[in-house]
Amino acid sequence: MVEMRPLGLPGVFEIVPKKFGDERGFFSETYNAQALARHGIELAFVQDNHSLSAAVGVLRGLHYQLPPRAQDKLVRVVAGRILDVAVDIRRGSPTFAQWVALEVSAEKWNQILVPAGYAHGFVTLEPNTEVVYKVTDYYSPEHDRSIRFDDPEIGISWPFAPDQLRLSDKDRAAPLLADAEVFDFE
Ligand SMILES: Cc1cn([C@H]2C[C@H](O)[C@@H](COP(=O)(O)OP(=O)(O)O[C@H]3O[C@@H](C)C(=O)[C@@H](O)[C@H]3O)O2)c(=O)[nH]c1=O
Repeated sequence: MVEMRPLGLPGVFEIVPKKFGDERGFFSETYNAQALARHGIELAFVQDNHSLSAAVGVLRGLHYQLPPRAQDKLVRVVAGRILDVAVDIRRGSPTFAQWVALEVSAEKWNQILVPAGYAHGFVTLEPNTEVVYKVTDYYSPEHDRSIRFDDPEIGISWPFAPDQLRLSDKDRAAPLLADAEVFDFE
């Protein structure tokens, strides 16, 4: 059993799996292909990723893999809290360069589905935040791309001032959307 909520850009959803609490703790199906198929979402996940960000304000993104190694991502948080962002980077899409953000947390036990064709990023809102996500293609460094988190064409409202953010060198050096190789809208 899952609850699905569209987030305002095509194919981007909040998903909330049912959580059964009892005196021992809880039980939850965090992924069920049949339950998603009932909502019209059929994806073949092949890799699970897990990252720990120690500090508040760690920003990872905006990332994507180009076709033919594009990835749909199903993202959840097992400890702490993030603001997760998806940006439509399908050139020719009516919502090209638009973004949506969702707070995803261990407490809310929610997930965000970020489809292929979107750039993805998040910033941590609590220390020791652990993000776990499923992807539909394998990591491919040759297809891996970043776009600047603060590209004014996209205009994401991150909840921190730039000097409070911690980014990898790769993400600091990322190109603007206008200079990036992106997806074609089909
Ligand atoms: C993403 C990835 C990285 N790695 C390696 C490469 C590198 O040495 C190390 C850290 O990689 P990165 O700096 O790219 O990790 P990170 O910045 O956490 O990258 C991730 O960010 C979020 C926002 C996403 O959407 C993911 O798809 C992914 O791009 O892990 C893998 O082995 N497999 C993978 O799937």
